[in-house]
Amino acid sequence: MATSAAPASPHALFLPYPAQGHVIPFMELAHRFLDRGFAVTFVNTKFNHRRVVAVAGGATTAYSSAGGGRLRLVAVDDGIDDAGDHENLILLNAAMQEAIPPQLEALIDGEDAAGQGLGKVTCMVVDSGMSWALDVVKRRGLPSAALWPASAAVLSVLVNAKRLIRDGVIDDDGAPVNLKNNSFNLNESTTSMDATFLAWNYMGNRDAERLVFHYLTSTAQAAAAKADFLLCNTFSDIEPAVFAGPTPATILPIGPLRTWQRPTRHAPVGHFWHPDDDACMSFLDAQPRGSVVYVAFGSISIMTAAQLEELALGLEASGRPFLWVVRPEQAGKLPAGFADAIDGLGKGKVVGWAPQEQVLGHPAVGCFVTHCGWNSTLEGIRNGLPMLCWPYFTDQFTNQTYICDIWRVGLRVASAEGGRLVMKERVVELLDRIFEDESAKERVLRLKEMAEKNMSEEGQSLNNLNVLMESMGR
Ligand SMILES: O=c1ccn([C@@H]2O[C@H](COP(=O)(O)OP(=O)(O)O[C@H]3O[C@H](CO)[C@@H](O)[C@H](O)[C@H]3O)[C@@H](O)[C@H]2O)c(=O)[nH]1
Repeated sequence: MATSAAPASPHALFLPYPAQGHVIPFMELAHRFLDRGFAVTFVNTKFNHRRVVAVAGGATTAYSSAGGGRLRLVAVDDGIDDAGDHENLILLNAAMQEAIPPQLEALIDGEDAAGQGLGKVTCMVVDSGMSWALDVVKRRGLPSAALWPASAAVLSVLVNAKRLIRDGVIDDDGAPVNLKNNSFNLNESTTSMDATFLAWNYMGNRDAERLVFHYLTSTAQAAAAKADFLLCNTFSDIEPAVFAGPTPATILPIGPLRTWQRPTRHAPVGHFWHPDDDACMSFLDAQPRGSVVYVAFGSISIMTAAQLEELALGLEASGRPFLWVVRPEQAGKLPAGFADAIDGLGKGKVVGWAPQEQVLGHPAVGCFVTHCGWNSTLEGIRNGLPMLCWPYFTDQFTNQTYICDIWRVGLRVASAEGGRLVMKERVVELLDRIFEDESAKERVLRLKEMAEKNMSEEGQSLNNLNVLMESMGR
């Protein structure tokens, strides 16, 4: 008598760009798939895999969810020697395109996953910035999605860059040549966009800007052409210029993806540094409601010792309690003895890495000083916090425009006259202004409600996520 085998679970392979601001939202999306019963193979470069596994407590297979999904963390070689610079993105982009596709083929075709009870890979979610990997899945006829983890506005600019060149807005290398009132239109029917939406132009170095322009536009355009779904971690209400126009983009908004809060606590999977939970939470528990300034500049921003010193003095002089993330490699630039002295007074806390989403959700936090990475921007909104913006590069300047001029839920730290060195007096003044700005607070709470609605049962983003997962196998 023939026995019918149980249908194998769908198995998604996730490939994020090797940067913290990409791995975190990819891991969150992976958890959505796991909750729905998918098996997930999550691919990091060896350099990042080692860090992620160390923070996750050493496990490479983990996770139990209501849906019974299983997560497997695997590493691929990024094409750079072990001793080389794995954080030089220009080198990395070139090396990865050569080195990674054959390793993906082996992961898809090999028996390793089957041996671990995960079954063959049945679909793939790749970073839009690594869309060259889509050829591997296309050759096998598997469904695929590309995820862009920043704003839909920047993605639509990248996808339509050829039109901007044709219309003489930018030159062949992305440099602006014809902006009207420092703004431009994607086409005749769209709302005008501020120059900061040409995000690649904020690197501080024309050669790097040219390289980033070509990399981002070519990968985004290939993602739009090759993937079955072009996903964006956003929601349509905050980006009406992209989604409400007469020709809405084919971008599928599936956000805001949460980056931390889970029903059960377990070691964070996907973080490159270990969050200092106890220090952060016990400090926040001891502070009055809405009083704390949370300061964090993401995973890449670099500040000079002079900037850190003025910020340190400004935070201290503000008299407000503060929780400040200074990544370990930056900590040596703080004024000598500052962290210990402030800790001793009980007014401030400096940590190497925080459980950011939990921190932002704590009732003691009243304001977020941010570099405006897209994940941080969404996390600030989702937790209803007014923001002080201190961008470092690329789309962080776009997001600052969204925060300060379009949504009007924050203030710029650097003055319009320019100059990166912000003096302590300005830090104090801006903190006073943002804490007193009730209308900014009301506006950000309205955005928070919209974010929640989008991820609720009847929400557009959640609905899009469900359509995506159904099309990919469940
Ligand atoms: O102490 C910390 C600090 C940060 N985070 C998390 O780290 C992520 C940081 O992401 P993001 O705010 O986007 O900043 P970057 O790490 O700088 O992200 C890169 O990727 C983003 C998405 O493409 C871009 O918008 C940024 O410009 C780019 O620098 C967020 O989820 C934070 O919650 C923590 O968990 N703990």
